[in-house]
Formats: sequence, structure tokens, C-alpha cells
Amino acid sequence: MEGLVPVQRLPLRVASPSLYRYSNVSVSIRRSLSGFAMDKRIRFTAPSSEFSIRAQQSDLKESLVVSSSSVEDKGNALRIKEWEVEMYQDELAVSQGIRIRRKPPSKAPLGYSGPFELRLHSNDADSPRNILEEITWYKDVEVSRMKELNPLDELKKAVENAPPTRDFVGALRMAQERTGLPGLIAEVKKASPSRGVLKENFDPVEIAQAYEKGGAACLSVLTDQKYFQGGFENLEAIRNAGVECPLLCKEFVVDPWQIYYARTKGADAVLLIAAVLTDLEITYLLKICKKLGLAALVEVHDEREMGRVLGIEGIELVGINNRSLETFKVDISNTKNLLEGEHGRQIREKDMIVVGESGLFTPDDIAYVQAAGVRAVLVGESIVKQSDPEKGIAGLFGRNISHT
Ligand SMILES: O=P(O)(O)OC[C@@H](O)[C@@H](O)c1c[nH]c2ccccc12
Repeated sequence: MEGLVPVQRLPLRVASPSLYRYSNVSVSIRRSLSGFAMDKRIRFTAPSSEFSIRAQQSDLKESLVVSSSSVEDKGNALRIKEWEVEMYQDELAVSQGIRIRRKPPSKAPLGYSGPFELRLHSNDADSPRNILEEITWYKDVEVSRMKELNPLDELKKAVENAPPTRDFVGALRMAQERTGLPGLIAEVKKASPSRGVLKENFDPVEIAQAYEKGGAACLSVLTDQKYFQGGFENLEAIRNAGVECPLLCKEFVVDPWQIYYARTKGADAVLLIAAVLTDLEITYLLKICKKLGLAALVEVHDEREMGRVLGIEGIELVGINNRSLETFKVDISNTKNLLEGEHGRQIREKDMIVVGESGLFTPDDIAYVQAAGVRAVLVGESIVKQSDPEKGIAGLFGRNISHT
């Protein structure tokens, strides 16, 4: 039998208050659980709202078949917990001003209440609001696929035998002492969604070697394939080619698995983007980095994110992105603005290293962000585009900063 049974009105108890934000909740019967319809003990009581409940009749039949073996099994309890955590994360994200949604609305976590699955229908269509959101959604899918090929247990074993990491933060401090200029993190970047292809005939190892010769303290390697035409194989190849600069894995991290993976591919540091991650996630991911010997560059792009990050213990490196990943707008006065006042004071007090990121092209730009308080810079476009990236570095700083 197909079709819907008549819509029933039942008071519905929801496990998380965030559900009340949604006006339209539809409910379908869970097959594996018993008791619907037959069991009047399952009550749905919402403090103030009533929701329409629609049940597929075919589902209903199945649920009645299994209904004799009543129970809340352990697996179910776990799924409910997982859901609660995910909903809690969503609420946290909203309360922390994070606009990036981690999944398309239709893939939002299913809710459970008694034997019902809840699918929340927000009025937003399933399209990302900006490029950062689009990338984030894609990462979710990509990571689940990659996890199947490289299960976490295997990565953990590989990490045990991996060579030690190099000191990313130490290299930046040393470079600054050596040159009196901000330490350079030179980025191996073929393309970006905002600028298109930056370099045809892109040879990541050759570029990395040129950067090292030119005096870069560290390198940043884009590993995202779809939007930046990068790859983990670039990270691995650069590491295996004998480059000594510590390497930042430039990735959109949404899952701890990615950090383990980066470590097995030769990363010494990873990027964590505050516009995507909640404080709780950053705290947790930082712990994993620490355990694996990786440095973490925590990236912010506005006052609010800076405030959040200053409230998290154990952050040594803060990146200020002059490019909004939501709008692509680049403005290097962003670095200056975020380092003024109370935030700047706290950063100096904690002896954090601030990295000025994006849109830096000239010695004047470098002098400007240095005067604002940065002790390192992350530069891609202006140096990768040069036919000789080694010379590009000298051009960027207005003088030769190589060791020789
Ligand atoms: O090429 P630019 O403008 O010099 O920017 C480098 C770097 O800051 C930029 O690539 C970047 C900063 N944060 C990111 C996060 C994801 C991807 C890329 C980035």
C-alpha cells in the first residue's frame, strides 16, 4: 500500500530546542523501532507547539510487524546521542556567529523522538550561500569517500612510524630574528576560485625548491583538488624531494580524519578556519594536532572570530586573512584593524605569532602589516606567478632574504 495515512496531530516532544526554529517538521516512522500506533505510551509532548505528523503507510506496516519486540536498543540510544551532539554543534555554531552551514539543509541530521525520525525542512533551497560554504559541503562528501579508502585505524598506525615533524613555529621565529622581517610562509598554489589559474605548467616541487632557496621560512601547500587544483600528492612529493622548510597543509578541515591524513602525507602544520569550526571543534582539533606533533594555524577574518580564538587555550599561531572567503573581498587593512585595541594587547601578552594572510604584493604591503604587528606573512599569488619564484621573494620584500 502506498500513500500517506491521514495527517495526524500529536503533541511532539523534541530533543533539542533548536528544532523550534524550524516551522515545518515532517516525521516519518522508523522501521526498526517498535511501538508506534500500538503503543500509546510513546508520547510526544512539546512544551508549546504541535506539529503535523505524516507517516508513510508502507513504513507503518513494517513498524507494526516489528512492534512485538519492543525496545530502545543500544544502537538507537547511540544514534540519538549522536544526533543530539550534532544538533548541539549546530546551535553552538549559530551562537558563535558562524554563518557557514556544515551540510546542505536536506542532509541536516535526522532527528529522533521516540520511534519517529524528524527531517527538518528549512525554507532555504539546497544551494550554498557562498564559496566557503560550497567547499565545506563538498569536503564532507569528499572526506567520507577518502575515509573508506584510508580508514582511521590504518592512518593511526602509519602515523606511529612516520618521521618526526619539523618545528613550524620555531622556523618562523628564527626567520624573523634572522631578517628583521616577517617570516615568510610561501604558498604552493596553482589556482583559486577567486583568481582562476595562477600558473600554467605548475611544478610544485620546483616551486617549493625555489621558495626555499629564496629564503622562505615555511611553505604552505594547497591540498584541495577541486577548487585549488592542489593535492596531497604535492605535499608528499615536496616532502620527499628533500625540501627542509616545514610544510603547512592548506586544507579545509572539517573532520579529525583529515589531520591524521595530513600527518601521514608529510605535513608539519595544518590550517583551522574559525569561520567554519566552532570553539569546541577548534579545541578538539588542536588536541589532535598536539598529539601528532603538528602546529596549527588558526585563521580568522573578523573581530568576532578573533575574539573567539583569543578565548581558546593553547593557540600559538593566528592567521588574519585579508580575503573574506565568503565574498573574496581583499583588504589588507583588515590585518591592521584586527590587531588594534584590546585584541592586539592580548596577542602581545600571550606572545602569539600573527600571520598576515593574502593580498600582499609589495615591500610596502609587507612594511604595512609588519607595522600592524604581524610576525609572519602567508603569500601565494604575488610570488607563485613569477617566472622565477626565488626572485619573486626578493621582489616582495624589497631585498634578498635568502640564507646565502
Ligand atoms: O594568494 P594570496 O592572495 O597571497 O593568498 C595566500 C593565502 O593567504 C590564501 O591562499 C589563503 C588564506 N587562507 C586560505 C584558506 C583556504 C584557501 C586559501 C587561503
